[in-house]
Amino acid sequence: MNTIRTATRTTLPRAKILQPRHGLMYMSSIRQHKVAVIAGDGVGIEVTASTLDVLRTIQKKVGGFELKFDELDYGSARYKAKGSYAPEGWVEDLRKNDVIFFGAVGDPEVPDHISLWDLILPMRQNFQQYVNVRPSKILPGIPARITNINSHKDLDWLIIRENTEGEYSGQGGRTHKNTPWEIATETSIFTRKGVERCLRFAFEQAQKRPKKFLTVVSKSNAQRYGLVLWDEVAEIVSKDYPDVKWDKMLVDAMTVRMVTKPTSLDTIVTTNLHGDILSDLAAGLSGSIGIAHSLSLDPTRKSPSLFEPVHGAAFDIMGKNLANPIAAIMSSAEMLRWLGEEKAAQIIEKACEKSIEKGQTTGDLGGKLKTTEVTEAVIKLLEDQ
Ligand SMILES: NC(=O)c1ccc[n+]([C@@H]2O[C@H](COP(=O)([O-])OP(=O)(O)OC[C@H]3O[C@@H](n4cnc5c(N)ncnc54)[C@H](O)[C@@H]3O)[C@@H](O)[C@H]2O)c1
Ligand SMILES: O=C(O)C[C@@H](O)C(=O)O
Ligand SMILES: [K+]
Ligand SMILES: [Mn+2]
Repeated sequence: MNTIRTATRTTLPRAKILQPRHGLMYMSSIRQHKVAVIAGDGVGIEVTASTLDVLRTIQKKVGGFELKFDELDYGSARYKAKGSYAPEGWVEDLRKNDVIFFGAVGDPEVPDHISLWDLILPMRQNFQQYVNVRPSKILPGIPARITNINSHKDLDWLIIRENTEGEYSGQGGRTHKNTPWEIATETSIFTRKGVERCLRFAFEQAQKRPKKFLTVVSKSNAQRYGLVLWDEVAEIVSKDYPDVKWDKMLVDAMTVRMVTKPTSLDTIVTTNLHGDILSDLAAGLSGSIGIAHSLSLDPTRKSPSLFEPVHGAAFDIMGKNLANPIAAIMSSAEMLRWLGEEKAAQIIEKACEKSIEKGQTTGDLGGKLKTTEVTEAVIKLLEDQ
């Protein structure tokens, strides 16, 4: 079986040669990173504004790098006004960036499947962002959700969700529409290459964590082709990682284990749809969807990777300055880490953690602060470091 190599180590971008007005050539010591910013819809707009404030502050504080933001109007407002979520050729245009920061997509006046398939899913697929990494940890200061889970010692997981195929392949259709004999198909596709590259990434991540333990989640009792392939490939890939202990779970039983035996889990890998659901469960157990961050990575670095909060447009709180900006801000810290700006990433993460520890939080975490107030608190805490 062919193996797929992944380059997961951070490679620092090289200093670029600039041409100053005087005509002299010199090497800039400032590392420049091109960041496409798609705030999108709903609370995505609010938490992206917070994130940009934080990024502008950290860039000044740490120095040595410059983020070149390209703020794009892609989203449902554009769709409602102009008929498309983004201009023609947008995917190829985005490719010119080093990374993409994304807020959220979704609008009460647009069917959810249109907004998702016109904006976020094409990026995950076209840029071969084949893993969606969703860390979940209970941070100090977070109120316990259930009695047996109340500190990071009880819950510190890394969920890896396949991000380009499976149940989200996008194949299917409807015929005899709106008749009693209507047929709708929604075909899941699992390729050996797609499954292997995701599992290999997961074993590599598990290997880097202290517990070196991976749980492979599928549903290979009922789904007897694609998910049996998933389990078989896991067996094969595991041979290359003899120091990683691993086990297998069916996804239904996995939900019970997450709630009742959270310490028995560490790194988790699963298919696209199951990963979507389990990561929301993990967000709930670890405090709030408002602090759940994510990385959609092309580990080969051939295409830009994308960083976004796990949550969506949050119709019930959008436009009210109530959304927790921490998930978005933590996503941007991971973005900086991916770009090689480790120091800046750590300062942001520490500031976010401190704000939670001090109870400077939005309503989802029991606090009374507005989105902009949490943002100001985080900025103050990072300036003080
Ligand atoms: N990647 C994405 O952009 C993404 C992710 C999820 C959902 N969506 C879309 O968003 C729309 C709404 O979806 P949904 O309601 O299922 O999920 P959602 O994540 O938007 O909201 C679910 C619940 O979580 C709360 N919530 C979300 N973000 C929060 C934050 N930052 N702070 C505090 N509370 C927060 C909301 O108020 C709501 O009660 C749909 O169109 C959906 O397709 C997009
Ligand atoms: O991937 C999805 O299903 C959209 C959204 O729910 C997400 O988790 O990003
Ligand atoms: K999002
Ligand atoms: Mn989701």
